[in-house]
Amino acid sequence: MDQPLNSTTSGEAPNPPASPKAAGDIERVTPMMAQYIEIKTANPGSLLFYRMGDFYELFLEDAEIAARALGIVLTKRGKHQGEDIPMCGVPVDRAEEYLHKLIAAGYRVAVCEQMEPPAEAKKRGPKSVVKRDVIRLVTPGTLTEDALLDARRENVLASLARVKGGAGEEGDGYVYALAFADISTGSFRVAETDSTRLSADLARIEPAELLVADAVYEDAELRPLWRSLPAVTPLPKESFDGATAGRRIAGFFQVATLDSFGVFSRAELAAAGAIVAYIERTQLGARPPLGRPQREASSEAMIIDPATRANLEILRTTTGERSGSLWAAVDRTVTSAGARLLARRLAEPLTDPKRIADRFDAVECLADETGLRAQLRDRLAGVPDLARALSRVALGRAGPRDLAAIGRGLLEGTAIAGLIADAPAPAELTRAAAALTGVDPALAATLTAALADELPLNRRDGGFIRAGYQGELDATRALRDESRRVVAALERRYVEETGVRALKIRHNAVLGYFVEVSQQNADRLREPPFDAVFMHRQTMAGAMRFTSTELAELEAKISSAGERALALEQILFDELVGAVMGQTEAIRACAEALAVIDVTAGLAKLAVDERHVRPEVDDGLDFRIEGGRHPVVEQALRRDGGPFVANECELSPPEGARAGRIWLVTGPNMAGKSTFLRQNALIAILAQAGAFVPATFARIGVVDRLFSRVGATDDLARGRSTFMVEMVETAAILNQATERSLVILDEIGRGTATFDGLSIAWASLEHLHETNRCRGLFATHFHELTALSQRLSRLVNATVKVKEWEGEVIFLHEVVPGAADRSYGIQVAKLAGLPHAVVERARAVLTELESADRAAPTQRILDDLPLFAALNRAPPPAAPAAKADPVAAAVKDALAGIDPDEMTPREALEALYRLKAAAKGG
Ligand SMILES: Nc1ncnc2c1ncn2[C@@H]1O[C@H](COP(=O)(O)OP(=O)(O)OP(=O)(O)O)[C@@H](O)[C@H]1O
Repeated sequence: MDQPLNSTTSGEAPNPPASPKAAGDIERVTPMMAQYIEIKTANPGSLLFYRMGDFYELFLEDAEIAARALGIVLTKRGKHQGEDIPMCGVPVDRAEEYLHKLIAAGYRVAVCEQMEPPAEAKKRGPKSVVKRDVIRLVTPGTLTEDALLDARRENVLASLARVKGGAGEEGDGYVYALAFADISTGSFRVAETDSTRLSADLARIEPAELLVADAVYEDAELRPLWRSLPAVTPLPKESFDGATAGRRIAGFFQVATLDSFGVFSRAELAAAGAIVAYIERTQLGARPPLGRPQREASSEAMIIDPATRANLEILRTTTGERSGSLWAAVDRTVTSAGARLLARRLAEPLTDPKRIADRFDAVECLADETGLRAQLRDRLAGVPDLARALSRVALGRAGPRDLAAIGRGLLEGTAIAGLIADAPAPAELTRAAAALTGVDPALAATLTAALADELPLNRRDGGFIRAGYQGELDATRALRDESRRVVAALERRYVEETGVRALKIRHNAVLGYFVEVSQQNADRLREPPFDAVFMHRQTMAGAMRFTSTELAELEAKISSAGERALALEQILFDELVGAVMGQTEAIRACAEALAVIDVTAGLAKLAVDERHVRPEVDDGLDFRIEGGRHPVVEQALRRDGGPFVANECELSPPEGARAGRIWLVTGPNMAGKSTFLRQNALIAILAQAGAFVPATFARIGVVDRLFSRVGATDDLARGRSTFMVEMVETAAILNQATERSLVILDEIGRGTATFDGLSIAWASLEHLHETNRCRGLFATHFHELTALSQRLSRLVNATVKVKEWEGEVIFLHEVVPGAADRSYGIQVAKLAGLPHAVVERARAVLTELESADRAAPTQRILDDLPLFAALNRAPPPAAPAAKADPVAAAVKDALAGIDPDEMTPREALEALYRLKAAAKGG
């Protein structure tokens, strides 16, 4: 009974192994099993990690699921209702590793701890069970442990609220809002959205877990969306109750009202309220250091739909790896927080030229200031992951190393602020430097003074407080470690005081510590004043044993010193945690500032190393790139020793026009069309993310939406063929692109019969030019389309140059004005290793085909079909001009009788011969 979270519905607990039995049954089971079942029942839908000594045990169906998912041995333990109880267990010290596997496999886990020492339970009677309780629900969106997280990726918990209202033309009559938080770092944001851009927003946020109300979860329209997410958790509608959300959020942040948080819409409140409620539920009272929810305007970020993100391989390649993505190619950060912030910036490029310019100023400063950059990066490299350490401290999951990390981070932060203060830095950097000094320096000093150099992983191990930090702890430890020395000192004192030189302090298991003297000397100890000090315990042959109050106290101290030292350390740990918690906000700000500086310094280094330039980004509609390169392909080629050929791209509105150009790029296979298309989209993303770009010059009027339809994929999960996916994506572009958008279309219409494809490409191009009026790049092998530039004023033909030499094709990768005459497909096929016979046969067929009048379709584009008529006026005129030409009519008739999908290759070839004959008028 596997239950990825996706299939969970709140109505039916999906994973109720050991579901509650009737009360009568519970009476017959062992007390421990009864406790297990009670706790299990209270936590439906989760696997229960039931703590027993050094193991977390799983029972019954949980055990079967976990054993399968984790590849661990399934055993048996006792009987339940006459049947063996399946059991498996994971050692506590390796629990994180197993949790990680289970969460990754789509399960959630309730962690149940022993709430008292077993000795305590025994006091209640021999049969009583240790008190246990669930202390945490582990779900994909609420992880905080380093072992469970990818250091360089955010781990986002998102919630989607939907409320009636919003009569948006394109929408579905609902207003949507997304709230999203990373518990492991404390970021918390909310934004309104609508049904048309919901999937783009989710793709941008990339939640590890999305919370939705039951009714929304069940909505058939939205179901396909859930399938694209790793985990969706439906919740009862009360979790999204707008009326109580405000109070809930205020309660979480311990404020009386939300007035100081800014104004939120009803949907935004509901979404944020659901996040808060879920955190409270899964963390069972512990409160992560979430920042106050920041409201985002919907126009703040460039909109990039999921298909475009995937096509452009922004954060990961189409196969899901980071390596090979834009992010990996431009990431020169030295901290994981920096890498996460860079990913966030690339995922949501800005649209406000002022904010973009602020980022450029900062990058430019550090690109110029080589020395400062090197010093900053040096310091940053030693900065630990402050935000994640802070989160664990707040949730009571921290170890001494987390506290030390905070201390070290704050110290480095101060040093970094000092470096920036000494330089003339632009606003973005001075703002960050100011945040770095917002934490009381005493905190870092205390942490450094309190924590030892070598630290254990867990606070329970003790030994993490530095010697000399606290007198009482030092003394206690001295007792523990130096008991011998302390005893020897007392022995020396007793010798001196009594004058009995043979007096010894000894130890045995029965008496503990005792004073021993010979029979001869015993009397001395039994006389005043010593009889008041020494008490007789035992007489031996030739020796007498005494004890003293002092020795008894010392004994007690020594035997409990170890425990006391540990207890004192726990108190000190809690004090340090308290001191950290007192400055949560300031520490979070410091962590963010460090990430900003890391990203800025990293981008500056990238700019210098890779010769990237500062683009001009403004409110205009220009898109002019000179010497543009593809950041990923360029780096890959360099590794292989090849040069990358830089190319220009000019989509700015022509003189006097109020909309940008579209370039129609034709050229042979393998010439570099896709690379060229993508590189310009990536340059737009980099520029608006605030990075310099791989070009010699770039001027970009902010792009509001970026669309890219590159390459073919099918979506079998949604029952869509490759061609269907292509058409769905093309439809989205034609419906949504604006004058500010940048549209990249690669080989639209190739997945169907040639003429169908050509017609679709042709009509799409017209629509983009006339209706969307966007800037665009349109690559095609339909060379006929190049004729359209004579009719469409802002359509420009460009081609990728190749040289032909002794029948071979040499790729120059140079994009130049003009149109390609052919695709060199056969040469490329030959390069790819198609059998010689096939290549030769293809050549022969091609020669035949090309002897037909290739101008015919082009001519039709120019002469026969009235351009745009179909756009503005339907139905089309009754008698198209083409009817006048009997040859064209014959061809058309012959074509009408052809169904390419139903033909064998041979029939297709014969049909082509017939067509050719018809075209010749025969
Ligand atoms: N500007 C360039 N400089 C150097 N090499 C390039 C350049 N552009 C592309 N290449 C190389 O050419 C290969 C093919 O490029 P690309 O996939 O863009 O061609 P294409 O024209 O889109 O091909 P097809 O029409 O077959 O899809 C790339 O993998 C890359 O190695």
